[in-house]
Amino acid sequence: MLTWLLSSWYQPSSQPPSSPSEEILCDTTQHPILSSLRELVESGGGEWPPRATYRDTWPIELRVYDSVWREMEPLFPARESSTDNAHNRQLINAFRNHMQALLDERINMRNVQSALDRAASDPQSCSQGAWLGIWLCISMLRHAYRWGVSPIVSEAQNEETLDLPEQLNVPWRCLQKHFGTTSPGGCMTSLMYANLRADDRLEYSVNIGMPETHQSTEYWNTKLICSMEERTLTMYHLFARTIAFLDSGDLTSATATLKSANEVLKTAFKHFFATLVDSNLVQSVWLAYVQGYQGWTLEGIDGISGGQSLLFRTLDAFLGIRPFPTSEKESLHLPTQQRAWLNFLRDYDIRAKVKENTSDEAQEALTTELEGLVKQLRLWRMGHMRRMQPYESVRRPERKTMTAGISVVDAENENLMIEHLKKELGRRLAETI
Ligand code: HEM
Repeated sequence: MLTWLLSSWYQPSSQPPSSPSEEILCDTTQHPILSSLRELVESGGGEWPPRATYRDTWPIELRVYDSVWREMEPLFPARESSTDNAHNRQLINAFRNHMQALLDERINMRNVQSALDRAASDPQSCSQGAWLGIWLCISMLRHAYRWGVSPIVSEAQNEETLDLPEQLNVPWRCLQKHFGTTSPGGCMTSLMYANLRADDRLEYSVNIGMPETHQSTEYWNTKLICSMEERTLTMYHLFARTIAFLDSGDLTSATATLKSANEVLKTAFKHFFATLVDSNLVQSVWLAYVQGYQGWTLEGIDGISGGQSLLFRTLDAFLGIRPFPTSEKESLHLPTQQRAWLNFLRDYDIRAKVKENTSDEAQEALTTELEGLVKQLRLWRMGHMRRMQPYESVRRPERKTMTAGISVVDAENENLMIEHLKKELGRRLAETI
């Protein structure tokens, strides 16, 4: 399906694979699950987690969006927030007017349209990495326009609809088509995976000019999400190979492969809890200066949730943890190749297959490993529920209580918000069986 991508950048080499992504691309196992995994890696520009490329690699007519963002970037954050709605309305309008004026002045829509048409029809003119970088840039512009000021304020949360500038809508429609997503706002792939550079810095920030704690919390937030993918890509490969072994009747190799997957997951979860600590993600800073702008909350559509991270969707899909999201809901924020990978795992339904198709002894060994993964996922869900509480209970009077992923809650106080979130997360924990 994505052979055009492969031809533009990937040259098979005689050297041994140097990374988990390359190992997947070099794996010649003939099985549709391996093809699906290869397409996932290709959709990330040849790496998973994705490797976006920035301004200088984009079609020349689109680079002006980067210039507009660079000019708006330092104007978005405010060190102190106000609870005065009229004052906040002025701030939001001034920011939006400024961005609109820059877009009007700098962007030639005819040039943009023709660059986008060229990129869509001729992959040589725009690599997948460049598409990802452009997606990041337009997502940042759209989220900044949507909120007008960071930390976000209730004056903007009260808006239910919003007309965005045409200069941001035209590329957005092409990006939606290219990536297969339907949300008008950004998602984990566009705003987080695409924002971590190869040299381990963020390309764009919503904390320019803010104290070091704000900037490092923003960095660690994205870093943790990306490093969880980095650390579990090998596990995705092991899942795919387990399925291929099962289908070829090699149950011993399938069991050994699942055992290794359990080990990979254990190490990754240790990393999660060692990293999600106040010295990296500062509790007093995270909610207002990092999480806020990632929300969307217009026309009933949400922004980023940790629930969009591919790792947890992969675990739920592989282990058959139900209910599965509807395809309509999943298409909002997950690109085509991520959904295809997940749907393959769901349809395969490994736990049912092992139960129905294997003899007693093999079944026991395979089930032990599968249940080991479920147990780890349950423990992670318990730990995540505890860890999120100090972050979500910070008092921010300028805004209504909200998570970026499940919208404005408008609880009367922070304790009620935490109770609400515990119920939401507790439901998924109870389903993890
Ligand atoms: C400061 C750090 C974090 C906080 C405060 C936090 C908080 C939350 C909250 C409140 C929810 C439920 C509402 C929503 O979806 O927006 C949630 C969901 C979720 N978060 Fe986090 N989160 C954090 C970091 C992460 C990270 C780094 C990951 C993954 C690497 C993650 C993965 C998830 C998942 C998978 C869900 C969906 C619920 C589930 O599957 O159990 N979270 N998070």
